[in-house]
Amino acid sequence: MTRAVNNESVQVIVRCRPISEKELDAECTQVVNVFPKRGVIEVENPKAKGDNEKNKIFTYDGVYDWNSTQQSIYDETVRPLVASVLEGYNGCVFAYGQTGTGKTFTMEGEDDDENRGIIPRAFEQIWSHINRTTGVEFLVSVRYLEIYMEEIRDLLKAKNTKPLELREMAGQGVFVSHLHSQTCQSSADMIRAMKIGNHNRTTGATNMNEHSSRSHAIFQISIEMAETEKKSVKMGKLNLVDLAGSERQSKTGATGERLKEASKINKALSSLGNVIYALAENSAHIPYRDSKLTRLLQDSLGGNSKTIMIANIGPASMNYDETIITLRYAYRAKSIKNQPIKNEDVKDAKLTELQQEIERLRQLIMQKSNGKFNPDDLNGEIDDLEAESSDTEGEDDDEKQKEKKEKEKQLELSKMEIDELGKKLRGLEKQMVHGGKNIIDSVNENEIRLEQQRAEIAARKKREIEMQQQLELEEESCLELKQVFANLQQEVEFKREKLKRLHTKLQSIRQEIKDNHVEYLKERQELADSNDEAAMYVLPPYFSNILDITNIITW
Ligand SMILES: Nc1ncnc2c1ncn2[C@@H]1O[C@H](COP(=O)(O)OP(=O)(O)OP(=O)(O)O)[C@@H](O)[C@H]1O
Repeated sequence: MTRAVNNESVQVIVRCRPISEKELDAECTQVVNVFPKRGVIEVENPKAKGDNEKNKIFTYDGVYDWNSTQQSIYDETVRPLVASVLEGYNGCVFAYGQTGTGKTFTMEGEDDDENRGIIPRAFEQIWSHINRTTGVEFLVSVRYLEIYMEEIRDLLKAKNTKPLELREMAGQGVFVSHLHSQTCQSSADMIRAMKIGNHNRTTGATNMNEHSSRSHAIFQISIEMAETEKKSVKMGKLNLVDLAGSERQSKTGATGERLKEASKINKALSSLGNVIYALAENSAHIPYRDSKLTRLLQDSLGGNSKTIMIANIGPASMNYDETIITLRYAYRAKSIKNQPIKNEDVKDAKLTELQQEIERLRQLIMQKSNGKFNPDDLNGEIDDLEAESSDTEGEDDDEKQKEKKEKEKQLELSKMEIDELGKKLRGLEKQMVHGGKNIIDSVNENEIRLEQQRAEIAARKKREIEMQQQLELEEESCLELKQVFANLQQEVEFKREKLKRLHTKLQSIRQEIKDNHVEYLKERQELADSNDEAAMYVLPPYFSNILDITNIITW
């Protein structure tokens, strides 16, 4: 593995879906405003009493409104990450948000070309790269799992009903043992695997979403790459995560099984929140071990990975509280720092094992074809015996016939053995993909140029947002420096205005803390209602911290 360590923040993107028919029928108003050029989301509080309760403003690496396309989100956020995975980095994209806000729409999307989501678009990018990269051998495999009611299930082998276990090994991190790994030779193979897994995933109808995902799903892609000239193998791993939606029992009206599911979903998401909080606060202890979800995402949050969090929200007034919770979560995740390292010179690469086994089989076939029992020699010997037998009679002839039969048997066995080895060899060779299947013609060249242009536009857009945010930050301090006061009265006036602005800011921070506290009480009540004793008595560090702050500040 290479050693150049880079600290890199988790990239946080917010996407707001269109208002739904149901929300319009319920006469909800639209309370979310999206400012893509500034990376800003503004949410109006429909129940606001005073000014400091009114609008909440959050800033992110990118924001997308209801008109945004699947293509723009992919090109501007995910495409550069997948390109890094193809260079040997680990990458992770995870969609987080309230139930029914578009996580599955964003990750999987729909079948038509325009609405395909991140996962199938990533397949396409990976295979178009492989098909135009000459001189490299690839071994590509996928795994697909879900965490349902805190149990891990294999979505590609649904008949294996036994829950799978998590293991941890030095150098390999946390992984799921006995999870089926399927090698792929094309984008179509990956689509097939995704569809099989989606079919096996646990879904159900809730008040909030007719096709609600009731589990956290992780689609894992591993790409091993070996340049023909070099002996070393690089490996990129991509985790594509569609989390189950957070939800309020009071809103979903869940009872029975649905309630039990909801309580497990909320508990795992609460552990995720605690991990994000601890990382953002640089805590000494990060509670990864509190849930299977956080253990599996350990590398993606605070570890060796380039990570994008997509926070999905809805625009309607009825979901104001949930929207704010998601935005706070997402805001906190921005300060998580990862240390992505290129996985080069991978020691236990499957590709190396495969190449060695292929070479061994080739040698074996060659030996068998040229050795004592080689089919050509045996054929010749049989022909000689045939000729000799026609010249002899009696016992001699019987002897020749016996010998001939023996040789025929050996010939058959030898052919069978070589056939068998050949079949095995072809099976192994098929698992590997030789890059550069597509000749670089004008169509391909255009495609490459188009991709480069998209990448440049995306990078420019990102830079513009960053610059705009920097500008807004600096504006306030510069204003004071630039100001020339004609007299003392003017200076006093200016400073009074500034004090007023700071006071409003302070009020809104106090309000934020108060809201967090109310939120905590609500959530605790819901956990208590769902009879989850463990969750009821263990106070998450995030909330206990809020209580501390609440006690310090006098209202
Ligand atoms: N950006 C969007 N544009 C158009 N329709 C959308 C968009 N986002 C979501 N939808 C629609 O909203 C509905 C709910 O979306 P989806 O099932 O993806 O939500 P979810 O967050 O995955 O929910 P859950 O957590 O319950 O699984 C779907 O009918 C989906 O097609």
